[in-house]
Amino acid sequence: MLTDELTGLYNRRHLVNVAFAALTQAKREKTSLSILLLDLDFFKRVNDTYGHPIGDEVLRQVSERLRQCSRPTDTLGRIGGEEFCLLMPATHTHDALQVAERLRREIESIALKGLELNATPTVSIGVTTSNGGSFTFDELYSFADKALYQAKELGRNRVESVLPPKTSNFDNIEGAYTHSVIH
Ligand SMILES: Nc1nc2c(ncn2[C@@H]2O[C@H](COP(=O)(O)OP(=O)(O)OP(=O)(O)O)[C@@H](O)[C@H]2O)c(=O)[nH]1
Repeated sequence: MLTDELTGLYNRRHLVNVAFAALTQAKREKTSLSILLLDLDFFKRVNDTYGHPIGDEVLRQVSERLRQCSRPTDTLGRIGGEEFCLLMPATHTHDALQVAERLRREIESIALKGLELNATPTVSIGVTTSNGGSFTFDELYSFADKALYQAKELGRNRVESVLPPKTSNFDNIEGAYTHSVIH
């Protein structure tokens, strides 16, 4: 089973497999691989206010929108309840940040079909990039997750990035380079 039942996106297990293959290729070809972690903001409120079935429908429509906006060469998965991951092979941070910002805008302006919510959903996004594939997926995930945490802390509905240090001696995430997108 490669896909998530609710949304039809790839599931976590498949996404991790694709990430391993993409990192191996990035290392061999000395290219960049960017990762976006996307998490819906205040999603608990949607469930609490409208009920779980409506929450499910929001997840379906947001997933479909993200899928429509992703390139065929990228891999989009639902990796947790309201968390998504986009793997972008051969993509530098600059371009990944632009994609993240575009996705953020798409979701904040989404017209949900058949649903009348008092606010449109928004998404916070964490971005990271492996240059030359020198980090494992778990290490990269932790950088993207740190960036996502910053995006939440700084007010949500925004994009943040945390880049790995230049060395492949990964031992301290605090040494990472952080970046904010101002909008
Ligand atoms: N409807 C629905 N809700 C889900 C699903 N998976 C997780 N959730 C809900 O997603 C919500 C996540 O809540 P939190 O982790 O508190 O995060 P949040 O409310 O989005 O707040 P922030 O992430 O901090 O902005 C919980 O209410 C979960 O029950 C699902 O498959 N369907």
